[in-house]
Amino acid sequence: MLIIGIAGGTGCGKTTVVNTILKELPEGEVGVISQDSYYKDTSHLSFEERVKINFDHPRSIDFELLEQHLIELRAGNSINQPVYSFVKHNRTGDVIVTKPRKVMIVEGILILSHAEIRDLFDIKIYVHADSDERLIRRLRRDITERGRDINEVLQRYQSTLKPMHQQFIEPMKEYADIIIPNNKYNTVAVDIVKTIINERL
Ligand SMILES: Nc1ncnc2c1ncn2[C@@H]1O[C@H](COP(=O)(O)OP(=O)(O)O)[C@@H](O)[C@H]1O
Ligand SMILES: Nc1ccn([C@@H]2O[C@H](COP(=O)(O)O)[C@@H](O)[C@H]2O)c(=O)n1
Repeated sequence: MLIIGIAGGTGCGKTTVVNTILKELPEGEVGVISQDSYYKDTSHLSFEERVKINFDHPRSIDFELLEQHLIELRAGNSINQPVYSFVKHNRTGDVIVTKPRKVMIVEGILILSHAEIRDLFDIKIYVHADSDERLIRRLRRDITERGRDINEVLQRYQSTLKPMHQQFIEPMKEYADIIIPNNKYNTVAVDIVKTIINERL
């Protein structure tokens, strides 16, 4: 199994890169794990308390479960990937049964910040887009897809997202084998990653 980690700040285009890669590869050969599925269960908190969580700090992620799931997949076993709701700020209680594939892609803002998980990746990719570009994309996406308004996105950006990005995400570029510049759609870089995956398949 080839495990590829794709990191980068919110809105840099990780999900879009992953979907572009998947589109042209044989169905069933590549599996995807999203770090977002591993936000900690916060059912013990009220909605008002959950809204206040710093979702850009590593402690908001259940890295133990993510690591355990990657080890299971590598051993050839299926896992139950939790489903997360950005509207409820919590896990939904549903799971996606995720089977081991020849190539597994793990994507998320903080996946390179955890040493044990980082060591599980055969290839580490960092997707870069400038912070103003990422903020514009995030505003559009969170308002249309994640049930947010402009004040929520800007308030979160200033209070937690930007400082956490500078502290925990941007420095992880150091560990990347490949950095994809993604201020514009970067078809060349995505094609290179697809070629690497195709070779393995
Ligand atoms: N290269 C790009 N140029 C313009 N918009 C992009 C680009 N890549 C992604 N987007 C858009 O930006 C938003 C955030 O992208 P997404 O892939 O969800 O980022 P991430 O998963 O890194 O948070 C989406 O609405 C997506 O369509
Ligand atoms: N309940 C939540 C959980 C997370 N976020 C934000 O999601 C971002 C990470 O996801 P991407 O798809 O953008 O990589 C992260 O920056 C969190 O702030 C949220 O808004 N609400």
